[in-house]
Amino acid sequence: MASIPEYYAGKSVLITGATGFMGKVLVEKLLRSCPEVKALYILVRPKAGQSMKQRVSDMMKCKLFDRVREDNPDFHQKIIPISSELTQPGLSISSEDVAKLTACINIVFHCAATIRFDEPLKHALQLNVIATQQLLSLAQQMHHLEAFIHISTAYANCNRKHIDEVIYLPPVEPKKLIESLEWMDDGIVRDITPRLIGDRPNTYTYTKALAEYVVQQEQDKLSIGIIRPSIVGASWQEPFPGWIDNFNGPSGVFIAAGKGILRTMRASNDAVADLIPVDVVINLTLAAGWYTAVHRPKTALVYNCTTGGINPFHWGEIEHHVISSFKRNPLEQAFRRPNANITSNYLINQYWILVSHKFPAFIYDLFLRLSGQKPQMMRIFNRLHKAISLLEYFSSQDWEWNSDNMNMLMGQLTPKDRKMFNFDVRQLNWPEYIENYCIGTKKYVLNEDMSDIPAARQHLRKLRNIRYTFNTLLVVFIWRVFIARSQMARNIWYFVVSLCFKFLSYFRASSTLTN
Ligand SMILES: CCCCC/C=C\C/C=C\CCCCCCCC(=O)SCCNC(=O)CCNC(=O)[C@H](O)C(C)(C)COP(=O)(O)OP(=O)(O)OC[C@H]1O[C@@H](n2cnc3c(N)ncnc32)[C@H](O)[C@@H]1OP(=O)(O)O
Ligand SMILES: NC(=O)C1=CN([C@@H]2O[C@H](COP(=O)(O)OP(=O)(O)OC[C@H]3O[C@@H](n4cnc5c(N)ncnc54)[C@H](OP(=O)(O)O)[C@@H]3O)[C@@H](O)[C@H]2O)C=CC1
Repeated sequence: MASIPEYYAGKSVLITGATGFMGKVLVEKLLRSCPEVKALYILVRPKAGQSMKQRVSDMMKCKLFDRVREDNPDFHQKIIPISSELTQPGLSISSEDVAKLTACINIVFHCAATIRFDEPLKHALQLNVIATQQLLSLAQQMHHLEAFIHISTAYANCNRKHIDEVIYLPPVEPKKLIESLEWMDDGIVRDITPRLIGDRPNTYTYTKALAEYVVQQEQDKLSIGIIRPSIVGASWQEPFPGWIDNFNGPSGVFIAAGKGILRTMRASNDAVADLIPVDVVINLTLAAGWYTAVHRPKTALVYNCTTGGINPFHWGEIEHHVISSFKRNPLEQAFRRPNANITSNYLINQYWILVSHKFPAFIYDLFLRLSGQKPQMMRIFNRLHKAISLLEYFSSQDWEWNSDNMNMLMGQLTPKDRKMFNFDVRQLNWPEYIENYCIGTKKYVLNEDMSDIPAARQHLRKLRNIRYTFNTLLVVFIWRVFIARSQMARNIWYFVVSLCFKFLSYFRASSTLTN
């Protein structure tokens, strides 16, 4: 049987979402580990005033591609951008491009989606479900298609506690929902969204569940694999440890904690933090593509791509390692020293929000106003609170995922492929991973230089001294107020002072005797 690189040799691959976090890692890994791949067709839209070509050219300059660039400076020749806006009819792919794709594509990886938790239902449905449906129709026209791999999420069925590698019946028949929402205006859809999503926390998990069902409907016509990653984090090993390029999921939380902004968050210390490194997800995805094409399973195979059941790590442990890592490798210009606490208690969290978020923000904004600058800290905290309120659902409970198919797939690989496309998370050393993750946020998300670490440490020392001074002044101030108002406080104060004096006299006398 062909190894994974042998299978991909000479193949034409279609990738959606290639400009996104996971898509980029997929493109890089394919080019690096399967250098004989024929071509990667990527569906890209123009965005933010940039043409499709400019976006792809910028993407290829990204540091992520350094290793590929070293191996093959002409790697860009294998990337063929196709203009496509997935929310438009026919994915807005030109008829010439459709003809090109249907004639040559051998395998499709569908990564594109909106992953925003606050996405209006209509838009989430349009992109995550209707676009998936349209891509499946296109796939059916492809003359040489061997596998269709759909990237879902382990949280598509987060309304269940135990999640098997099966596709559960959707909460509603997607076709009916699409038809009904078509005639409703945005206001009505917004009003009925909570009723529709029911016991799911957001439109993202809801539409991803519908998309799985839509994909499964085509299993008689296509060979399908569905990958369900949990919380995708920075890379573990490839192309280098700690690569990350966005604020999604835990990355934004880590950065906010590293900057000393986030000091409290609702999360359960003992709940499993089901983080999965992006390179693990991509290795599994490529292996699943190979397996689907070679074995052509009769029904869609689902791969839960998670760590909790195999090598569990908990939010309490994450908190500890994130904070100690940012103390060793501080971020530049921290607002306060990194020191965050997670709690599952609502009231305790509210208390710390008041004391550790709102109060310092108020003081800082006051200082900015008094010095003629624009206040900004309250605004930052309001945005932070909105973001973490959307994440708390995932950090306050845990789930159990069955990962039999992931284990089965590992067993099918040759020892060489198992090493080259490593998704064995038993080998993951969490403290080391978290350290590299935090350094990755500093280097690749915030573009901070590692050579500035001594200055950042000096800044943290300055912040610590400010805190000591502030606390001392506060205690003295409170005490002075008490002393002025209460005879009892004065008596205690004299008692403590005389005790200290006696202790000092005794100490001096005994040291004179011993000399
Ligand atoms: C130290 C203590 C650690 C303890 C850890 C405890 C808990 C861990 C926390 C989280 C774990 C749960 C993760 C669950 C993931 C489930 C897995 C999935 O299936 S899908 C992928 C996850 N999807 C997301 O994470 C998307 C979530 N984001 C959103 O929905 C939106 O971005 C938003 C949070 C609602 C914010 O929307 P808004 O319109 O206000 O802003 P923008 O998105 O336009 O962004 C503006 C600006 O802000 C930056 N940004 C975005 N998010 C964050 C953030 N969390 N922190 C800081 N900054 C953030 C963004 O990049 C933009 O920047 P710029 O203007 O420069 O481009
Ligand atoms: N990140 C995570 O923690 C997890 C992600 N997943 C799944 O993995 C997949 C990839 O996620 P991730 O890489 O993190 O997401 P990103 O948001 O980083 O990337 C999304 C991609 O989809 C593309 N896209 C979005 N809208 C359109 C559109 N209208 N037309 C064309 N392309 C569009 C984006 O293109 P553009 O650059 O033009 O915006 C981008 O390339 C998704 O299916 C997601 O559900 C699953 C579990 C966890």
